Amino acid sequence: MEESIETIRQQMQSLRETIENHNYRYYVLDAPIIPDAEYDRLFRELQQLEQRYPELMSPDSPTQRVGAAPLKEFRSVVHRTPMLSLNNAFEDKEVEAFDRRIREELKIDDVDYAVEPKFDGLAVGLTYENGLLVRGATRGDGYTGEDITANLRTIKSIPLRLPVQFPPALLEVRGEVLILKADFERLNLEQQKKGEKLFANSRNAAAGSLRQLDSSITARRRLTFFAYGLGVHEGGTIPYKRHSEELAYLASLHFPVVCEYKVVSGVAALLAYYRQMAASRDRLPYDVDGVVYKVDDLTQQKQLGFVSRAPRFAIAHKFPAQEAVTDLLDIEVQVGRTGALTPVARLAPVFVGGVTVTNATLHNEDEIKRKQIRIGDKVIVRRAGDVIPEVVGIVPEQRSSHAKPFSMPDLCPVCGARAVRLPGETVTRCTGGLFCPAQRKQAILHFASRRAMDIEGLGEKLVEQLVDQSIVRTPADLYKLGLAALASLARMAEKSANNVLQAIEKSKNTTLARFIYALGIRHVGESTAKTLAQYFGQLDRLMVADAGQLQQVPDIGPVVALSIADFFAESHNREVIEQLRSCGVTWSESNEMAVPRSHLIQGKTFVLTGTLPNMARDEAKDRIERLGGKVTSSVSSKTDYVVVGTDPGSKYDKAVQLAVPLLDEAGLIELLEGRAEKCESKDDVG
Ligand SMILES: NC(=O)c1ccc[n+]([C@@H]2O[C@H](COP(=O)([O-])OP(=O)(O)OC[C@H]3O[C@@H](n4cnc5c(N)ncnc54)[C@H](O)[C@@H]3O)[C@@H](O)[C@H]2O)c1
Ligand SMILES: [Zn+2]
Repeated sequence: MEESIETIRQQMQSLRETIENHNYRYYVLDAPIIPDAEYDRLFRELQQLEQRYPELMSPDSPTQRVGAAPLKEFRSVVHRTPMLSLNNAFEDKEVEAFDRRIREELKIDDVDYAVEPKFDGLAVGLTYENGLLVRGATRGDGYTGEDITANLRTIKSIPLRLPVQFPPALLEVRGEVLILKADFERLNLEQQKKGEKLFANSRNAAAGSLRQLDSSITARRRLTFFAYGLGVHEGGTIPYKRHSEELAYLASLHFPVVCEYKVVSGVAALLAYYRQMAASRDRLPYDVDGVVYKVDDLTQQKQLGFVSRAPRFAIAHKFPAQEAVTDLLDIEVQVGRTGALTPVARLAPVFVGGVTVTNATLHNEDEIKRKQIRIGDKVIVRRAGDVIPEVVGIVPEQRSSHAKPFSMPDLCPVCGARAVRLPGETVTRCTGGLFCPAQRKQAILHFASRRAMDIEGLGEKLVEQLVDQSIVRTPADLYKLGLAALASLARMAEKSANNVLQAIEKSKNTTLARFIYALGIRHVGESTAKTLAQYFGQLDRLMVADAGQLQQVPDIGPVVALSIADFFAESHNREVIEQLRSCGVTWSESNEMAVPRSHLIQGKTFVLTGTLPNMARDEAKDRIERLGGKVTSSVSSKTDYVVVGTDPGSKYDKAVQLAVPLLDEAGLIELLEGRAEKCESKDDVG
């Protein structure tokens, strides 16, 4: 017995230290490392132990205190009346108990409650003397806060002077400073661009922005303020007897007050408000982590009073946590309909956002690197609203020595084709587009679509059935379909099955551009397909072109070139194309082939004179040089072209004199894009 009490004492001590450490990170550094739900769990565990073993209670326990002491860097402000915290309810029955206690204490049957959203920001007190804002402070430890007057003055929705002729001698307004969801997203984007630390959530972003020693930083962050109460009111008549009237009074003084508050009575109404707010939570412009119920009558509030760190007349009913901690058991790679490889976290089951979650997205390789995630880590999982659960980060303190780094596979885990990540893209993709089972439905639908092979009647439902029953695996299988198979499978009328077969038959006669587009090569849309068809004239030439040769094609940059080369490098894709041809898919080809862009420009000398209508001189120079041309400043007999804009100088006269060919902007663009002339196909391409 003796020993077990000792173990419990140690357990409580260790809990207190852990909680204090999290308090420090949350309240002082504005940078927590665990989700609120995890913190709340630890806090409750300690509270329960303290209730069971009151003899082990300690007056310096975090359960007896509010927040954390103010930072020395700020001047401190002593609050005239303390700024307390709120007790929490997580379950309906805790709300029922709250209401019961209040009715018993007040000895009445019906209590009016003001109900309002619980903002996830930080509390501040604003002191007005004779109507003038003289001081603004954080909550701090509830008794002493930090003087952040200069910072609070930068928040535009906070009145600097009360808009009334006879303001009270002293008024202390309490409310929450927060950052709207949209502003939070923007702030984190900017932080990311600047390579600075990202904020874990909007509360920390608001707190971190407000508790700056340099108020010009605060001024640059878009902070918002909502008033929800009064601390002190001296002088003049006091025009309210209820909390809800207090809110109306604050609004009349031009303080922002939420419109979502109301007055209700009875537990059922409290819970109904809770459900209604929970349902609209994702649509609100600010983050809320619950709702607050407050006894509306101020005399009754006084009668109920306070315990250690929170009032008795109010309670916060918290929403289900949207973040929780769990174990990352493994990382699996899934292949989507478009061939994108997505790393997915396999998790130890965890209750978050109202459901049990066992899988969460890790987005892509870069995100895993940025968040330093390893297999075996303790991870923070977030599930907000209907959004797919995601892993937002790790708990670095809890990394085990067995944690394994992850790397993206080189091959598609579904079909074994090469998986590549194009320059400038974050997503790794399977290159086996025509063959990969994961991409089948998408590939076949695209193949049959109107602007591709134009197979009428081959819609989503039919493709779904054909693929699910393994009748069609690749587009080539479409041309092997028989009437019996089609009619039986879809329970289709023979007539419509016949129509589909006819449409398939008809599609055999196509154009090279349509066929290229139908292959569904990433980055090859209809117009690129046309350009490729025109340029190469024959499919075989396109299929063997390497990325360098592809870049000679007008409008084709390095990324698109790589994507095309990767696609045709995949032998499974080539096999399917072969099958399609042997099934009778044909188009007319041309022996002509366009001149590679560089052949028109490479080694040629250009002189620019005058102003071109659209292209800046630097741009023209740059584009010529990228294709191997030279731009010089004076015209001689060695000059190949003089590009003439408006108000040309003496270079123009010289060109005319030496009979150097002249180009206008349009002519230059034709050269640059390789459209200037056609010649017989050369063997060096292909
Ligand atoms: N993740 C961590 O490491 C960590 C550490 C410490 C605290 N926390 C979080 O902070 C909470 C405790 O913080 P707390 O003591 O500030 O309590 P709290 O935030 O749960 O409740 C009190 C506060 O609610 C705010 N509030 C919002 N809307 C209000 C309204 N309409 N009326 C009145 N007050 C309103 C006020 O700022 C008030 O001070 C914990 O539950 C936990 O979620 C997290
Ligand atoms: Zn694949």
